[in-house]
Amino acid sequence: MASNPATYSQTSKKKSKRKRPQENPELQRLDSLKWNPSLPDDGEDENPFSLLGGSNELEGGFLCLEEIDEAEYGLPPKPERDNRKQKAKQTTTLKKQKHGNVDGTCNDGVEAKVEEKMENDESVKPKKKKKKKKAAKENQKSEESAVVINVKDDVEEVSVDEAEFYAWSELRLHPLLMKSVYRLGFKEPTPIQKACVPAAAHQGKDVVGAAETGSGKTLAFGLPILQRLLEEREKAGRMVEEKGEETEKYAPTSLLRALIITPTRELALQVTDHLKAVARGINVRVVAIVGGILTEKQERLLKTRPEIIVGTPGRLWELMSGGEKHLVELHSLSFFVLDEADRMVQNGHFHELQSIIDMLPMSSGSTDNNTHSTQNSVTVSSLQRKKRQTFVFSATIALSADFRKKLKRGLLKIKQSMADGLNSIETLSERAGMRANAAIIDLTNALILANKLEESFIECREEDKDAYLYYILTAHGQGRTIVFCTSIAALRHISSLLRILGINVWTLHAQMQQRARLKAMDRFRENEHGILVATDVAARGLDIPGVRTVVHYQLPHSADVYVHRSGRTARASADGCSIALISSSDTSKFASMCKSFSKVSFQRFPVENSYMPEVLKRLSLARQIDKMKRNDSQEKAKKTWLERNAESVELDLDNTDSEEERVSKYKQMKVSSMQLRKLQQELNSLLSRPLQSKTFSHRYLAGAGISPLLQHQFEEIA
Ligand SMILES: Nc1ncnc2c1ncn2[C@@H]1O[C@H](COP(=O)(O)OP(=O)(O)OP(=O)(O)O)[C@@H](O)[C@H]1O
Repeated sequence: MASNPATYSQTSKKKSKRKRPQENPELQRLDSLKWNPSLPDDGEDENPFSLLGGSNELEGGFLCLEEIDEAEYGLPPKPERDNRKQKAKQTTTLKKQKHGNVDGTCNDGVEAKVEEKMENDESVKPKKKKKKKKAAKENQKSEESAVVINVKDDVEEVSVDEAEFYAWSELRLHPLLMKSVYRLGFKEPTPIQKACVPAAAHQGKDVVGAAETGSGKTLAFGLPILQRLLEEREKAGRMVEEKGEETEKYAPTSLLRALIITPTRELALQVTDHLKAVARGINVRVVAIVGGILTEKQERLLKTRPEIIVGTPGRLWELMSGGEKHLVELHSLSFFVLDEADRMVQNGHFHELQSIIDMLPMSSGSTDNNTHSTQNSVTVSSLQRKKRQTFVFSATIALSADFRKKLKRGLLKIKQSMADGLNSIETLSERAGMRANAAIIDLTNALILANKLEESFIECREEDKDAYLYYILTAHGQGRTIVFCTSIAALRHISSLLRILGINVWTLHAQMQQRARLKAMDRFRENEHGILVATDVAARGLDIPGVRTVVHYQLPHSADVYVHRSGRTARASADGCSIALISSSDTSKFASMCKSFSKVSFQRFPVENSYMPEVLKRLSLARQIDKMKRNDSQEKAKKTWLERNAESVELDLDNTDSEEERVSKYKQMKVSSMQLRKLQQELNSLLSRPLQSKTFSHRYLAGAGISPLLQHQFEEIA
């Protein structure tokens, strides 16, 4: 049953040529187990990932970025490299305001004070230093007053060394955004942020962005949004000074400026939190509008007229179609963002998204129409009338080569007579108003998965999956773990077994009440060795630090879901490991997935066989207990159902059992409850001892060629 530790190396795919399964020993083996002839052999077109471009494709990566023309945005010149050393010793002291508004909106203030410390400048006298500090403080103040920023007094201090953040200077973010970056401690922009900020914030382009999971895509679209809002305010401040006109005319603060749509509620809440964290001190309100939360509460939040709304299509459309004022005044919308865009077009269940997109002013960018299309009386300034930007992001964006070409050649036009239905990312983007010169930033590599993700699999019988799962969680379960199931029934089955086995797990699936969903997420976040058993509702976007292991208890239906699930670990350059439990019925699906990723190596998870007899013993007891408990609760449910129904039709339930039958039933109950107690005692006694192996050998593992992460994890088990 158990497999020996082994490494299966697959020769890496050279450039864009994928290895055929017959050239690959591991795939060949899987194929021979159950190869499905109907699967495309090497069919690039039918392969779910064949369209993902990656770094090997001509139009992928930074190559696809077009030249940046910043003249029209009146941006400051790039920082000179010569100043680098001098800047290297600049220290910024941030004064952070204590946060947390009751309504969850963000309007806190941040004041920054710059202290300049010149390198090796010991001769600088304290008095001089003080003067400099004062001057810097004054500069800062005047800069902030121009931007019309609320500065509050209730602040705490945090010191940062600006030199450590030098890599950001090229992006020329607004000083207030830089302060947020310092506060968050992000030393350098991630590649997707580096690529998107110039195109989106400085060139004003639409962006189609693809990058690995956990690579910082949220800020890749979030920073350009905040940058533009700040620039507009700054400009408005200048206009006020020059012409004495009202700020509101140039940078109104109470209109909807950015609408960000995500496929799941949890993701919407997370994106909101992330943007709020950056928007602290900028006086930009970010609000989440999602299902499962009282509509009245969300209507109250909308009354605060947030500039940025992050939401799920269902609730957004519910409020929009009900005429919610802040949501239908879309003439001022400057950003429309689809996060996890490829999910939006799957299964065709995002009708609401289609309706929302249809509400967007058709002539995105044709300014005249926009002002007349709503009843809003506020004059839309020239600043706002800049074209609406559309951002479409995902780690697995299945862009067709044709769509890319169209975008590149500028052939993309908004089609008025488009066929109904948003069944492709192309249609979706076009319909949302994506413009012809959009920047396509595809940083997905040939492997698609995060660099530091260690992937492995355990081949086993379907009925042994529980045993391997228990083994992984008990012997290997350091850090947080997410166990993914495809069905809710499987989720219920394993969570019940694991609880009986004394493992505390939280569950997350779409049939749970929203409150319970959020609670489960909170509890999981709080526990550094927490275990979450989830369906694919948790597969996309969730960013929980310290998730070290992802287990695919059941394989997902498609390769992209596998990528997103696995992407809950190894985020933001951290280590992580993904383990797929593969039964014979999974092999053809697994083989086709492996084929989708041109993998350098795919290894067996090193199972130590000597643990398994003990694992099976515990599991057998747990299964018996589970079965008895289920029978018992089914019995009770049946009884209460009968009683309830009898009561509703005012019937007295006669106890028709004879005396003999009643005695026998009572005896049965007593026996089974004694059995249950005995099984429980037996299990408890086993559980009171740690799972042990007597035959563990370091030498054996070291020779198996497993990766350092797995080696380390296995040593921990020992
Ligand atoms: N420049 C940065 N430096 C370090 N960490 C960053 C940086 N930008 C974002 N992060 C952090 O990286 C993590 C992942 O970011 P994010 O959730 O935006 O990834 P993502 O690419 O959207 O992932 P997914 O595809 O799974 O949705 C977050 O915890 C975020 O705070």
